Amino acid sequence: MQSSSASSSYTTHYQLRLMAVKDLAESTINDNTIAFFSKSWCPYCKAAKALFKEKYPDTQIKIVELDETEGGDDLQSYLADKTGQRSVPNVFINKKHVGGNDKIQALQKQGELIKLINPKA
Ligand SMILES: N[C@@H](CCC(=O)N[C@@H](CS)C(=O)NCC(=O)O)C(=O)O
Repeated sequence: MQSSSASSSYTTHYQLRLMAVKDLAESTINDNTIAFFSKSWCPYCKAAKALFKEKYPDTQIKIVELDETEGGDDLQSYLADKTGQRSVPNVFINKKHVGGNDKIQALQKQGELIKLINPKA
């Protein structure tokens, strides 16, 4: 809570942390074909990981285990604000937010997942 109405020109540790979280999330999304935000114990994450491994073994994927990453809770909150989705897995393909395991499995069944992974095919 600020004690005066004038806004401070100082950048707080809290603001710096949020900036770092945003940078990490956005660079993960922008620099990888599949950006897969996960938790190591999550069964839905395991199911979606298995699908990508089985069906798209040659597609580059970056998996971030939020429960094993410093600031993982903040990352999860950032993703929730950005996408409206708080649950994991939270998957982006070619920078586009796709969703969780249910969505990934459904897109695969419909033959639509390949189009997101390889739009030129
Ligand atoms: N319908 C979702 C279910 C995902 C889900 O329930 N994930 C759990 C972990 S297994 C979750 O995110 N819980 C909240 C949390 O861990 O913060 C999907 O298909 O991805």
